[in-house]
Amino acid sequence: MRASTPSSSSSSSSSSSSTSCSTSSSQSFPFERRQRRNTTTHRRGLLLSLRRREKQQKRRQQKTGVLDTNDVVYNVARCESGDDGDGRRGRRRKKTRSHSRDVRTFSSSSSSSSNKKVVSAATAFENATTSVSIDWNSQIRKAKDERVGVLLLNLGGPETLDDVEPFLFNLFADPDIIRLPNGLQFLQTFVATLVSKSRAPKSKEAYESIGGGSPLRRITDEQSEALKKSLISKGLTNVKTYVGMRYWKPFTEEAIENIKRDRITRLVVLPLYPQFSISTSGSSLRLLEEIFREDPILSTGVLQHTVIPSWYSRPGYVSSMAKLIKNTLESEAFKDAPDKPVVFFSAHGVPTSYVSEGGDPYKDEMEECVKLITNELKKIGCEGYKHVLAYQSRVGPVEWLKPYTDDTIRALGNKGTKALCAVPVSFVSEHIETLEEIDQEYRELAEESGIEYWGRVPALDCDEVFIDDLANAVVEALPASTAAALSNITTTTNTNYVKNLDDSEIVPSKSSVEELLSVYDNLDLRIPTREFTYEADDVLPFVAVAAFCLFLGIQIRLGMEGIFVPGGGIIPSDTPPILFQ
Ligand SMILES: C=CC1=C(C)c2cc3[nH]c(cc4nc(cc5[nH]c(cc1n2)c(C)c5CCC(=O)O)C(CCC(=O)O)=C4C)c(C)c3C=C
Ligand SMILES: [Fe+2]
Repeated sequence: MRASTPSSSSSSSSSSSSTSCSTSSSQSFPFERRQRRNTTTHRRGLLLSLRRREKQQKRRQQKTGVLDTNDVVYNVARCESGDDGDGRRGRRRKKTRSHSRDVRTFSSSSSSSSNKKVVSAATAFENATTSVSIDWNSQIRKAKDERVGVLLLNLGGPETLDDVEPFLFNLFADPDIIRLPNGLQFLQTFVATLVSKSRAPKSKEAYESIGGGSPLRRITDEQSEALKKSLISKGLTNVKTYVGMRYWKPFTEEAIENIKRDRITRLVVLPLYPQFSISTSGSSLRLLEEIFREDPILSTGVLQHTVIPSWYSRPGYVSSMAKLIKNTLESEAFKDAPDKPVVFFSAHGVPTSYVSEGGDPYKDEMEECVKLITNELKKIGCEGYKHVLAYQSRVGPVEWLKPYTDDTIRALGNKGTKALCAVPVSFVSEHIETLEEIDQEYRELAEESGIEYWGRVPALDCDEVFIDDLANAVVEALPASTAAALSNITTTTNTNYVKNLDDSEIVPSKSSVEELLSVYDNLDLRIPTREFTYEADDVLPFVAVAAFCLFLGIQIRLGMEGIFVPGGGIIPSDTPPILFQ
């Protein structure tokens, strides 16, 4: 069941009715089904390469059927981080772009079929048709003979102020973050350079105000260590955990090299975002798929792996969040407040088009997540609180999910709200958007809006119950069982998810993540011409300058007439091309 959208930025809805809880959702990610592709050397006709792809795929499937994973020699000499020295990731960036194009060739590009796919992608997480039981203890027994790895995926953050600009470059160079219209994708690097340069001063100031860098790496490392300890305590003694960041160090490529070095045979991939979004888990999984496809060893399918695409409804997450909220509501901060504080869930926003056109389940998952937490709050005795969900951190010239956090704070203040308890809900570590945006910017805005009592719920970080339940999710998702479970899938039952023994649901649609991303790829998303946020001027001038420079560059290369050159003037048409004297 889906939660309803908060109707306006000024509304603060009361807690909603209870909803069914789908426990951890994990999925076998079909990396093996694609051929490793060298994007720079293979420039064959589409049909030819597709046929080749199919043949190679068949050959590989036959081969993988007899491969003993323990005999595989891992190639650890090559480091494929794609780091250009200062942390910018040029090589991988190029591949990501061509991969996006490549995926698109597999799907229809007509808008009607694309729309149908949007619908199916939006419901993809609900449409798996299977019902299989998994024995939790046998998971541990089976995994005893394996080398188990858990790969924690996260966004990454600059550790020093010098890291800020290259970090932003990596972020904006990702087509899952800034999607240029079809035909203009070749400008991605250029746009990323310009946008990162223009945003860097503002971002640096923010990072400076929280101590000169992001705490994300430290906290993620601590979570990784805590998860390992918890898994070991559950009997999974042969386990290692790895951290792979999307836009900063340690990059995902490094994590994969370490996984190969350690000869891991069973891997659980766990994005550290509770709710799935194309822009976060989706982007990291897309990169991972690309690494697997291009790696000579991993592309053979030798490393069994499972992905847990989202886990916002895990009991440990929900109860830990509710417990932290309760602690804050009952803390000193609100001791003298005249009314009960409004519980203000502030989620990271995404552009509206991700959801309405790209089929991103993020908004649905977020609303459902808030329902689960508010229901849990009632269960632990926090009755009678109003709550609201709003979206923060918008960037660039497009419309983002509404209501916006800043508008909502103002509206609550105008309506006479005196106490507000901010709950960061899309991320499980302290980071710039909790420590700077919420603690500083929104707190100040709340004060200006007449809100006198303010509290902020801490991020989960290494909360014991939370980490312990993440460990349960990992055990449930261990690839050995998933392989068995998926082989039992039937298309006739009406049960939505693979069932765990306690009847909780654990495995969503076999190809839902892949399907979702390909639907998103298939969309011809355009820079909107209608509504712009106040930050429109951040990006548009750069797109215009980029287009102009490109046009100029092409003219210069082609020696066309009528070009501007340094020193001024227009080269007359009969002058041979001059390349910057
Ligand atoms: C421009 C588009 C962006 C989208 C879409 C987006 C989605 C998104 N991000 C997070 C979590 C994090 N974002 C972080 C930093 C960050 N994100 C963007 C832009 C988008 N995010 C920018 C420009 C930055 C840099 C910081 C800044 O200049 O504002 C981080 C890292 C924080 C840190 O401490 O370093 C996280 C974490 C989520 C959950 C999300 C969508 C659901
Ligand atoms: Fe972000």
